[in-house]
Amino acid sequence: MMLMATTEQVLQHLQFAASVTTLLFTFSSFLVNHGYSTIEKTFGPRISAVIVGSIGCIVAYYVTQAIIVFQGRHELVQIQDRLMLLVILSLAWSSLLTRTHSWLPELTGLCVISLVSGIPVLVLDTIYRTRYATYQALLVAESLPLVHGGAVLVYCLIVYLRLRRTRAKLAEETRSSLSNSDSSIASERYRDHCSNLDSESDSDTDISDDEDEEDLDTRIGELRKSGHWIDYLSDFKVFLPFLIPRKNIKVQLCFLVCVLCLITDRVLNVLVPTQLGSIANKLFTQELALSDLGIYFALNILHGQSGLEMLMSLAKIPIQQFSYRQLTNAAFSHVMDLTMEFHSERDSAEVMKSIEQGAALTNVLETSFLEIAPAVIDLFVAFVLLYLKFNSLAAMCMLIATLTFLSLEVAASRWNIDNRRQLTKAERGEARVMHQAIQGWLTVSSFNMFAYEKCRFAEAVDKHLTAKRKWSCRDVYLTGLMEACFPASFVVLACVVAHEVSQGRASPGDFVFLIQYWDYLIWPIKYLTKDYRWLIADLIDAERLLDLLTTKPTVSDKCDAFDLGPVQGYVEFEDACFSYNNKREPAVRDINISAAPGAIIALVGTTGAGKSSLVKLLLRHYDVTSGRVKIDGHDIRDVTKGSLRNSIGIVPQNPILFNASIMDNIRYAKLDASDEEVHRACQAAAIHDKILSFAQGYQTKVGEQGVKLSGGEVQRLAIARAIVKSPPILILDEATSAVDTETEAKIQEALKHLIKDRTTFVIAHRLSTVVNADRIFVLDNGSIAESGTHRELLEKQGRYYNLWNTQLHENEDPMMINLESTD
Ligand SMILES: Nc1ncnc2c1ncn2[C@@H]1O[C@H](COP(=O)(O)OP(=O)(O)OP(=O)(O)O)[C@@H](O)[C@H]1O
Repeated sequence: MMLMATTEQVLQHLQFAASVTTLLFTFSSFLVNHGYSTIEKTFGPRISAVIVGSIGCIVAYYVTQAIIVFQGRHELVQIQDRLMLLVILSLAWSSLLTRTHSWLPELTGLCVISLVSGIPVLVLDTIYRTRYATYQALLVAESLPLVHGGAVLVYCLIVYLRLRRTRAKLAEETRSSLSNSDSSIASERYRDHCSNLDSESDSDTDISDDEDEEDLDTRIGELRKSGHWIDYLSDFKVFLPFLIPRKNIKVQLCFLVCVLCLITDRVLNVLVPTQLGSIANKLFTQELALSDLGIYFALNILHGQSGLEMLMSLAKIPIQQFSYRQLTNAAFSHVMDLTMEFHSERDSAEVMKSIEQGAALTNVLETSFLEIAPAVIDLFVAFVLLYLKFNSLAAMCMLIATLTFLSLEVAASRWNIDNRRQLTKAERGEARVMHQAIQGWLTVSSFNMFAYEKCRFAEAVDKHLTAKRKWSCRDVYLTGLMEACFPASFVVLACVVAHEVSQGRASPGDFVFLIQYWDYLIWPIKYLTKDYRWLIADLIDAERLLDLLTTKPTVSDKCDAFDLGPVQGYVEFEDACFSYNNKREPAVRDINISAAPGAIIALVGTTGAGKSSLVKLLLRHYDVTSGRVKIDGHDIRDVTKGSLRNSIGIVPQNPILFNASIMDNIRYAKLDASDEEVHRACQAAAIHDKILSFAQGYQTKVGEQGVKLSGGEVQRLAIARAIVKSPPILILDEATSAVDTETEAKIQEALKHLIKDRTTFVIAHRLSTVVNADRIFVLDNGSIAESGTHRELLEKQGRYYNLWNTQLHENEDPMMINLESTD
């Protein structure tokens, strides 16, 4: 008899463990496959009729077994766990029938679980149940799924082996075809995935229309389309160093405080309802439990907003600030380090908005460690507690309810993902329109396009609000759906416990305990479902920031790059070629220029000839596609970008000033320059007197991009900046194009001092400004058409001669003066 009781218990535990394992396994495979289906559609084996038939049979065996067990319930004591396992197994196997792809791992897993749980049950039943009337039928029903499951398992292993061979062969073929043609197979597959997904998409939002093409060429965009969520998530690990406080003791301490609060909170979650249960039990025996009430009150205070929660909220502040600081600083530095190629292609407002939206990730650490992890622990504790206090059915009800909520949430959230993506995209669009209009206010005003811009902005706001409405509505529906499910699960659980009380296996206090405990239990479930939704929203918001952070600068320092050190000023272009991107014609072709220290090199030619591009190569805004650029004999790709740019000063075509004082703008070139230095530079640039005539002198604010100054004044400030920097190599890109002839004469005088002993590259349309150059290079369509001194080029009577004559006739007087002076 004793032996029978022990066997019965072993069987019960075994069946309960198998039920839990089956549930968790089915849930995990649902989670994994939720994102994988489209990938496997192309590469995985299709489910065959034999497998469908086998699964159907196995389900039928389990159902039959359940019926036999139910009918023999009077002979077989404690059938609850057995029935529960049979129902769960038949549901898990049935769920396989809904699958057409990626069924192999799940099928194998279920076979293993069925065999591992079924064989001991069969053995124990064979030994100990021989006296039952239903014995024969039960044994047959128990052995059939095992035999069938074993056969299916062998079949699965064969399919695995075959699949591995096919994949290896496919990989080999792909490798060889990739070496012949440029990844056409891969792109075809990718198109396949996209079209598969497109056809499956159930979203009512149209994301393909104006979903930027740029999305497609980023990895995150690709993953987003394919639904390969494990790879998608793994890309976000670049953020981990910014979110985890490895070296910050203060934040680590705050984290520790939060963890301690969470542990205490978990204990209180059980203590408070237990205390209430014991008060109820005492009241049922008509005992006045005043001291118990006092303890209950104290525990409640500690548990609530004025106790642990307040402490935790305080400790969370430094954690959130740490993540924000790390993330935004890293994003800003990364964007600043990106090259001109990136900045000339991206809209600055969008980049700024992306960084702002990406800050949502600062919640991830808090959400995953301080909310999701404790919620999982809570649920585990609740599961064990319900099992020990009531029975396996109550624990199982809770587990099923939790997994159902989570599955519902995962499936339903997918329904709203595209809307969230649309929302973040619309927010960026709104920021872009606003930024463009405000920044280009002068243009808007000159063309009187206020009505147009207002309309454009209103449209962007409407688009944003429409996207927000769609997302918010679905979010509200999802919350409503979840909230409706919670009372339903409570009713089931309450029925189970009420039944236990009615059977005398639990006290009425236990029922009160459940009511109070449910309040604590429901929060982790709610947190898990809500946090999942917010986590997804945060990740979507951060997608564009991830794109930014994973964009590699096209021009970067080599790992063994060295500082240029003091520069003499030798500059050489050796067979330098460059094109902006592969689709374009080369902007620079086979350029050979050699400049000795102190030499003046003039670059002239028609507009678009490639003069500025050549200068960008010298500054390493871009790298040459072939050939090289050298300074003092060093290839500039071997030195650090910082030291290279420190040795070069530039007066650009369109200088940009910051909205700060004149003094600060000039000092930008050398932060420690004294007032005297700045004044001297401004005198040399013929702007000092003008500045003094302003009411606030050097403290005058110049407005955004220097709008409060004339074009000539801005240019002279840019020259003053270059003088303050005093670099060994100087670039003057149309430095005097915006000044009148009188000022130009003054500036030319200033420039004479500036360029003394410096290697200078002068870009000029007005040839009169370069007649004294040591060598003039005439560029045409990216290559050097002719070169020489002014006199040599005139004698050649080529392109330069023609340009000179054209300009001479356009504006005879000043040209004549210059020509004469040089002659
Ligand atoms: N960021 C860019 N991306 C793509 N193409 C560019 C870019 N910048 C310039 N180009 C192209 O490269 C060519 C050379 O331009 P570049 O600015 O070097 O000419 P330039 O001789 O300095 O002209 P200008 O005298 O008018 O300033 C032009 O055809 C131009 O359209």
